[in-house]
Amino acid sequence: MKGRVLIIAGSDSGGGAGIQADIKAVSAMGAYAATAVTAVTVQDTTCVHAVHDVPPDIIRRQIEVVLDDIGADAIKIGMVGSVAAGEAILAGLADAPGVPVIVDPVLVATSGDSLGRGEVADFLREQLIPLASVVTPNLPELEALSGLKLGGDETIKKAAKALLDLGAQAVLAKGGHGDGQTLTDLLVEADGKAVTFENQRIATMSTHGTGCTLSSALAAGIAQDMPLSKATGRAIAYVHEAIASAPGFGRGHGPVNHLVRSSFSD
Ligand SMILES: Nc1ncnc2c1ncn2[C@@H]1O[C@H](COP(=O)(O)OP(=O)(O)OP(=O)(O)O)[C@@H](O)[C@H]1O
Ligand SMILES: Cc1ncc(CO)c(N)n1
Repeated sequence: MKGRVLIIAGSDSGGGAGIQADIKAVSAMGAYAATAVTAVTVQDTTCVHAVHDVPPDIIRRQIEVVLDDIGADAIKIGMVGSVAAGEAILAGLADAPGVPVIVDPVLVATSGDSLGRGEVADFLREQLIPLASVVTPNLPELEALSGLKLGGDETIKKAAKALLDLGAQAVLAKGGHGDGQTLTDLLVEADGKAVTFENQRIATMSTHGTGCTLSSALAAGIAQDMPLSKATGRAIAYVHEAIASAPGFGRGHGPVNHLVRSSFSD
């Protein structure tokens, strides 16, 4: 096992997204997963039924004790949930100077339900994205965070650049919500480097938690000292295979197969 990832995110009772997806993805990459739970969602493949926020001091203390005892080679942030939770996370990050932070700016679940109110988007933009080594928005999140209307490759690049201008070192704009048969994920770095990753769209309902899975697999690669584009390529290939072999559970957007193949962890 190589690489320690501290995951700061919400729990998904359905097991396909959130902390549960994060732990499975990090483990599938051969890294170690520790967690700080920000919220407990009552969720299945159809919708988010309820959200229970974890008290901010408990979020802060989970981060503190994990960093103090186990340590972390990368920190992945998923569902923040509230500004108070965001402030607890920010305080916790002060204990981990120099540790790469991967921010998945979770605002809406695959089912369309909100996982962060408007002020959470402002908090992400103003406080967490500036600290990020990589931000991994989907297209609606990129639009909300950049304030730019997206309408094609050039506007996606421009919006990604707007997040770099906030201070993020890299942006991975995920293309799952795009049109067409080919899905394009775009990685842009602050030094101007840009790489695109293209995949055929799989005709499936099993895309619950694909974003969480991708950002956690990416965080694992970064924790394992992989170069950013290599870690991104492995994470995207992993998610693609995990979607392709999804078990088809649930009545809505079903989970992917996180344990699709053991060689990802080699
Ligand atoms: N139907 C699909 N076929 C193949 N790849 C897909 C499909 N849907 C999403 N992906 C891939 O999954 C990854 C996650 O992208 P997506 O834009 O769906 O994230 P997301 O909206 O944050 O996910 P979620 O909110 O469901 O967790 C990307 O690499 C994307 O290209
Ligand atoms: C707890 C949680 N975090 C993130 C997502 C985004 O997929 C979700 N559905 N649930």
